[in-house]
Formats: sequence, structure tokens, C-alpha cells
Amino acid sequence: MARAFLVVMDSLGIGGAPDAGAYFNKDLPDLGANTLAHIAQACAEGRADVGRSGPLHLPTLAGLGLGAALRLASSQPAPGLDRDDAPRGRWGAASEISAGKDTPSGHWELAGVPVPWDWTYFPETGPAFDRDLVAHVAAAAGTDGILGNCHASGTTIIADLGAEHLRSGWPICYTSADSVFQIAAHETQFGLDRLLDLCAAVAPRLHAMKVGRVIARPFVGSAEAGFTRTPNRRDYAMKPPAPILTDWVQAAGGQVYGIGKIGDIFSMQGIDTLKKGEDAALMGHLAEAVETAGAGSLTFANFVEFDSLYGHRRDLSGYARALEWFDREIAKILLALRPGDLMVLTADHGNDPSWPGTDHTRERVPVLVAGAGAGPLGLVGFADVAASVAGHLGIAAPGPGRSFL
Ligand SMILES: O=P(O)(O)O[C@H]1O[C@H](CO)[C@@H](O)[C@H]1O
Ligand SMILES: [Mn+2]
Ligand SMILES: [Mn+2]
Repeated sequence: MARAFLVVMDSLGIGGAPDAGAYFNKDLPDLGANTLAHIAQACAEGRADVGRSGPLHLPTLAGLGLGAALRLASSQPAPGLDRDDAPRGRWGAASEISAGKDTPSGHWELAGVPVPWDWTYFPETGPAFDRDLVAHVAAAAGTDGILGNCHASGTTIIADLGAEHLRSGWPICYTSADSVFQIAAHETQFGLDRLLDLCAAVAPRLHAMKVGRVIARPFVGSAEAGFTRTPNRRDYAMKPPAPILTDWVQAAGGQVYGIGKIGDIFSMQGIDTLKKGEDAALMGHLAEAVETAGAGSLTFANFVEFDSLYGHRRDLSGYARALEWFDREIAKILLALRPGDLMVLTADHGNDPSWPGTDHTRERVPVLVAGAGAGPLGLVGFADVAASVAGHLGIAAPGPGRSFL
């Protein structure tokens, strides 16, 4: 009996989005952004040699068709990924139709439901949040005000405002090119539970404004030693607008196992069990799911560190190291798959570490399939991923997606 494993390599874009010109980082359109190709180019040119060296080495993913998918999506050279002439998996490139280039829209559309509305974004100049919203957040925090109130990189803003936060006790509120309201606060001085309660309290108002996520960003440290974010980040996302792949599987009697950020991204909708942790631990949970998942089940995993630790930080070496680690680990997991298993490896948006700014980039994403033979899938849509997984499990797939298998 069939089982399905859907694995999102968060932010591993492969360029070529038809509408990239409509999305921006700073004032530069995302035209030409290509997360994977630019990492591969940096590796080949010796610009990504911290903790690794040489051309980007991804034999497992390339063997499934990653290089072929990249060439289909865009014309950018990707040294090291140009020799997989006969991929052993099914491979293709997917475009997103939802507006925005953030995690929730990407995942919802991969799960079969494109986002039917335009998200709310905050202005880049002047105060990001209006007086009513500031007053609402401060009241919920029990403070006389907030810090930040601007677009920022999360690591930079705690370095800049961490000391003032400790002095005043005011939460640090910031946003990005995504539809997000982020609140950073000291985990022990402000309190982790208090921060999570604050995010939960203000989320309904922000969701009503069509702001996709409120994100708790706890950190530790001191002005003297510096400030560091902890793994206790938590996202409070809007609910998807319609039943998604996880609901379809449950409705058909299958179990749904979430791994990583999947629980936050879908507000636990349609998810029976959730395993969280750093990416290394998540890989262990994925291996365990391959061992134990039942017939008719869906395991849905997100590996976020490509994005959070390396893409947003514009760290080419780190992203390459993470990809090479993932490639070695996923090789073992692919070997453990059984007849009747389908594994789809894909991504939710780009985050080109060679690009200006610190935000996501609008790109196509790879779709690599193990367990369904070999050969091209062509150019597909994000929602086709959900339809294909549903088709493999033999269940109905409402919505716009069409199976590519
Ligand atoms: O700079 P940090 O806080 O990591 O923020 C990043 O993380 C957010 C959510 O993924 C994005 O919108 C981006 O701004
Ligand atoms: Mn993402
Ligand atoms: Mn991100």
C-alpha cells in the first residue's frame, strides 16, 4: 500500500520565475535571482570555501535530476550540477501563482491551495507600523511602547536594539519584504512564555489585516557578550483558505506526520503528529518516519535552516555546506524507501545568498521525485505537487492542481 513523503528544502530556488520582475529586494527586481546556480557558481570560483571547498557536490540530488531541473527552469550555469545526463528520478521545475514569495504561500500552494488574496506588506520607509497597531501591541505587551518599527534583518536588529530592549523592557517589532510582523525579545529577561503569549494575542488582529505571520524571535545574551537568537522561534500563521493536502489525506483515513515548521505553517491543520528540532534532528525524524509510517500516510517535512541560517544571512559557504550535508543524509533515506513509497523533494521560494538585501527571491523550485521512475516532468505548478501526492495515495485532489505522475 502506498505511502508519501513530501520534503521541502526551504528556499532552494532554481531561478527562472516568469514573474520575477514583479518582486524586489531593495530596489532591484528578482530577475536573474537563482539560489542554487549562484551557490554553485560561488563554489566553483572559490567564493564559498568556509568549512568546505571545491565545486558544489550534490551527487544524490543531481542523480535525481536537480541539475536538469535547474537547466529547465533557467539558463544560468551551475558548475558541478551539469553532468547528470541521465537522472534516475523524475525531475521538473515548478512555478508559483500565489502573490508573494514567502513560506506560507509557497507551502499552501504546494499543498494544493494557491493563496487567493494579496498579502499586506508594511512600508519600507518611515515607521513600518501605524500608531493604532503600535498601541495595540504595546498594550498587549504591557509596555509603554515598542522598539524597532522598521524593516530589518533579525540578527542585525537584536545587535542594534538588544541593549535598549533590556533597559526599557519594550519588545522589538520589525518586518521584512514578506508579509510578517516579527517580535524579538530576550528569552529570560522579557520571558519566553510572555513573548509567545504576546504573539498569540496580537496575531488575530494582524491576520485580519492579511498579514501572513506573526513570528516570535526569542534571543539570549547581553550587551557585553552580544545577542544570539535561540531555536525557540515560533510562527503564528493565518489558516489556509481551504482544505489542503493534509486534510485530504486525513479525510481518506490516512495519518499525517509533520516534521519541522510544517506545524506552524499550517497552524496544525490536518496534522496528526509533529516532530520539531534543528535540521539534523529533523533528518532523524524523517528516517524514523520512513521506518514506521503506515499505509496511506503522508509525511510532510520542512528543512528550514537553508533559509533561516544561510539564505537570509547571505552566507554562500553555509548554504553550500548545508546542501552537501543534506545530500549525504537524504541518500541514506532514499535507500530505505520501500516499494509503493513516493518521495517528492521540492522548495517553497528562493533566497539567493548572492542577492542584495536579506529577503526571499521569487524563483521556480525543483521538483524531484523518487519512486515513480525516471524522466522529465516538465514545467509544472506548485499545486500539481499536492495533486501528484494525492494521486499516488489514491485519494481525491480538489483544487487546481493536476498530477504530473
Ligand atoms: O531576518 P530574519 O529575522 O531572519 O527574518 C526573515 O525571516 C522571516 C520569516 O522567514 C522573513 O520574512 C525574513 O525577514
Ligand atoms: Mn520558506
Ligand atoms: Mn525565510
